[in-house]
Formats: sequence, C-alpha cells, structure tokens
Amino acid sequence: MIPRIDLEALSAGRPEARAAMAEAATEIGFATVHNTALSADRVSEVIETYRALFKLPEDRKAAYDMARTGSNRGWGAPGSEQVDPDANPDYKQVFDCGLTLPEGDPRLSNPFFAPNLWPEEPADFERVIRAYYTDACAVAMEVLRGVAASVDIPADVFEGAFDAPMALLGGNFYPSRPAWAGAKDFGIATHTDYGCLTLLATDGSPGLEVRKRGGGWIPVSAPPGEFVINFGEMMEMWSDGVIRATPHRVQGGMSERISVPLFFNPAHETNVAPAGSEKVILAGDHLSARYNETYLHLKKA
Ligand SMILES: O=C(O)CCC(=O)C(=O)O
Ligand SMILES: [Fe+2]
Repeated sequence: MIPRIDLEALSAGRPEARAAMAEAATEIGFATVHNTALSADRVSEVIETYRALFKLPEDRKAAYDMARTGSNRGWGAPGSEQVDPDANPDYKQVFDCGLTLPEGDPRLSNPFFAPNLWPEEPADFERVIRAYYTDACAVAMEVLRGVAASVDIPADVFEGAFDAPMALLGGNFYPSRPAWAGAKDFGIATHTDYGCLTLLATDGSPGLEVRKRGGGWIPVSAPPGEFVINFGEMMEMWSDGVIRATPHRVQGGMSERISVPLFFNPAHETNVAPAGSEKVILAGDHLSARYNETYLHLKKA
C-alpha cells in the first residue's frame, strides 16, 4: 500500500522508481525511501543523541524551553503543541532546531530564523544535530527533484526555492502511552504537515498511522537508514492538489519511541500558490499561521 522507493534509482531516472513516486505523491501521500546518502549508523547516532537529551530530568531541559521564546526552537515540554483542535495537546516532548544564520544576519529577528537553543548536554548534541540538519536537507532536496521528475512538475519550480529554507528539524519523544490517556489523547493527534516534504527517521518502533482514503489507518514504520516521506499543505497548494497532504497520527503504544522529522519548508518569500494562478500565498505566511495555531505558547491571546 505504501510505496517503497530506492532513492538512487529515483535520482537515476529509473522508470519503476518514478512510477512508485508518482503513485506515492498523487495517491496515498506517503512512501518509504531507502538507499540514501544517510547511513543507518548515522541515523542511529542522531536518534540516540536525541534520546540522551530527552532522558535528562525536566529541570535540565527547562533551560532550553521554547515556551520562554517567541519562536519554536528549543525543547518543548509534553503538551506544548496541539495539532488537532478537537483533541487534547499532544503528550510527546519535542526538540526543534533550524538553519543557523551568521551573527548579524538581518533575518535573525524573524522567528523562523531565531537562534537555536543548543543544550550543553549531551556534550556533542549541537555537532551531531547540526551536521544531520545539513545532510538531511540535501537528501530532502534530492527527493523533491525526484518528485518533480515523477509527476511532471517543471524541475525549476523547486530549484532555488530552498536556498535559505525555513526547514525545521524536530525530535519527537513519545513515552509509552500514559495510563491516564483517553480517547482525545495522542502522542501526536491527527494532522497534516504544514510544509512541502517531510523526511522522517524513526528508531524503528511502530506507532505512525496514515489515514486511508475512504477510512481506516495504515501503520507505517521504518528502521534507521530508511525514511518515511510525506507531503504537506504547501505542496498540496503548490501542485494545485495533484500532490496530496495526507492526515496521520501517533496514538502511542507500550514502548517509548523516537522520531526525527525534517520539515523541508521553502524560503520565506516563496509563492506556494498553484503555478499559473493569480494568487499569492507566501510560504512564510502559511507557516507562521499554522505555527501560531498549534504551538500553545505562540497562540495569540
Ligand atoms: O512520529 C511520527 O512518526 C510522526 C510525527 C509527525 O507526524 C510530525 O512530527 O509531524
Ligand atoms: Fe506529521
């Protein structure tokens, strides 16, 4: 049901890989991708680095709490996001980071490019996560080129749009589903992602469920070295509905779980309205509207 795609084959233009990506993009909105520049060992190191951070006592993480900032970089306590207004806030913890701009760059005053809040422990957190951010962005761009080639979007539509991306790297920590959790409690409640492409690494534990058209849920999992990819709202708008943003959720189960999504969002001024339409929808406007709806500390009173 969920296409499994060899990225090297896709980049080489192999017809079966392109057909699988076209199906993923236009039907279910999800795929798994393997044979990328990011090895299983590399991804495992990233996941264990996040795990070490999340295992610290709460008071040590509170120093990096994004709730004290006007941005969404740093640690987010359980309940800091509510992606579905009909559900309770998500019980996962998060750590989000983004592009590091040089000191003095005028964009630093923009919440999308606020300084990252790097924790001092684990000791190599900043080094490991920053390097992964850069390399995961490159893999995401390679996937997007493959998408464009597979669904007949002119290659130049995406080129240049991601040079100073608002890409956000998240770390999600789902403890085992709490005993108090009820029908409205989720690790992450049903939502669509806000941006273009999400490149998700996980520790291999199950939990992610993708909504099937016509009803029902499909479980998807990927060990380190394989990625789940899906498309977000901006991509659905940009492609005039050809590429689909599919709702998904994590209810949470018996064991803890870590996932690391790279939300590969384009540059702030990118017009993500359907190509050829008169409309202008700036990527930065869409993203800030969605952040302000879902991060509780950014909600306008
Ligand atoms: O943890 C997962 O598998 C999915 C996370 C997710 O959907 C998100 O962070 O947007
Ligand atoms: Fe998501």
